[in-house]
Amino acid sequence: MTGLILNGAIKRYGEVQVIHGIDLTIDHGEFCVFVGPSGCGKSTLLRMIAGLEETSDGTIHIGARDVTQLDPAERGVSMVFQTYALYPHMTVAENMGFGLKMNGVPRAEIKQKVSEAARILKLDEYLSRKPKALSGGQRQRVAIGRAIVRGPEVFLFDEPLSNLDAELRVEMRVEIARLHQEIGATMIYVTHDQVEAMTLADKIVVLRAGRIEQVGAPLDLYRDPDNKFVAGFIGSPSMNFLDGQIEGEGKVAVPALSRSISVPASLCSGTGAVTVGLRPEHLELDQSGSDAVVELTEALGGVSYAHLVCAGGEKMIVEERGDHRTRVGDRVAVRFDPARAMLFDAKTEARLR
Ligand SMILES: Nc1ncnc2c1ncn2[C@@H]1O[C@H](COP(=O)(O)OP(=O)(O)OP(=O)(O)O)[C@@H](O)[C@H]1O
Repeated sequence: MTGLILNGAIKRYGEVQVIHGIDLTIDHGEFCVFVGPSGCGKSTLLRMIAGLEETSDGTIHIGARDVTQLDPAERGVSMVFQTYALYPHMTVAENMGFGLKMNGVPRAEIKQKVSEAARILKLDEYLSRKPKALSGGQRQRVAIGRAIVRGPEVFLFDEPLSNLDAELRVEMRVEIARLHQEIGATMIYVTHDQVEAMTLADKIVVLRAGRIEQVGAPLDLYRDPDNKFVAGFIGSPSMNFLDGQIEGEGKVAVPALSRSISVPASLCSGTGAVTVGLRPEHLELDQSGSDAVVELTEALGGVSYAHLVCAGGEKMIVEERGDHRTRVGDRVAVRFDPARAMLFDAKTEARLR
């Protein structure tokens, strides 16, 4: 069994601490995705697991082994980078087998491993080509093949698709999902891309400023975020947030929409400030109202996004069907089922449950 356990993992660069004691368990065979805003420490954490960055404190176990002090080559991991870093003068087969050759693996065994990886990645017919004669997606496949031939217990991916164009990204995302199904190894994947995170992950780890905000299955994080940060980070376009005032048990005034909403009595009582979270896909527009003015529309075909400005200047995004009739300048009412609203403590940002 080759899951991972991080225990109090800390990273310091001199005086500056960037990873603040991460406790995390990743199960054997799990596809785990690290997400979070730029600079939150996703790559650093991945590189600590790879052994490319020293862990300043805490431990990292891969399977039963404490690998915290081990060199990258001794950890049983293979990393795939954003830049494929292929050798231009070598063929696909030579690129894929190079690491094994350096380790003195017999030629016949290299050949067998390379052809098995080429089969999995559908690279069979390209084995004698040089990288310059390959598309971006094919090059990234070679880079993944180079990781596969080493037979690692854990695959680490650092934004592997971010250099590819939109169409290839989709293709490669499906390939990576298929690869995970076929070889069943533990995979840890860093990305900025919501769709990659939501579709590939068994488990998403949301990071913020070197700390874990929440860990969970993609849809659990979407449906049941612990706090405003996770609610705003998971889901695209982001959740709308409006100021609210508790007006006694189960009642919240939402000044931006000039109305009060009823929520389960257990969520709030007394008085106090809250943040009301509304997902764009849970809102509807009604042309006969004056909650807000449409300042921009984005038509994507199947769906459209209407960007609104409320009377007090608050901004909102509403998802509509592609065949909507909303136009810039329309005065609209925003309708929603209050049961869909999420409430967050205005100060601590914790979800009120
Ligand atoms: N060698 C270093 N010395 C000092 N600080 C560093 C060093 N490397 C990274 N950092 C800092 O550590 C933090 C985490 O960086 P990291 O690259 O892991 O973030 P990230 O979440 O992967 O960001 P991005 O999504 O932009 O790639 C950042 O604040 C960064 O400035």
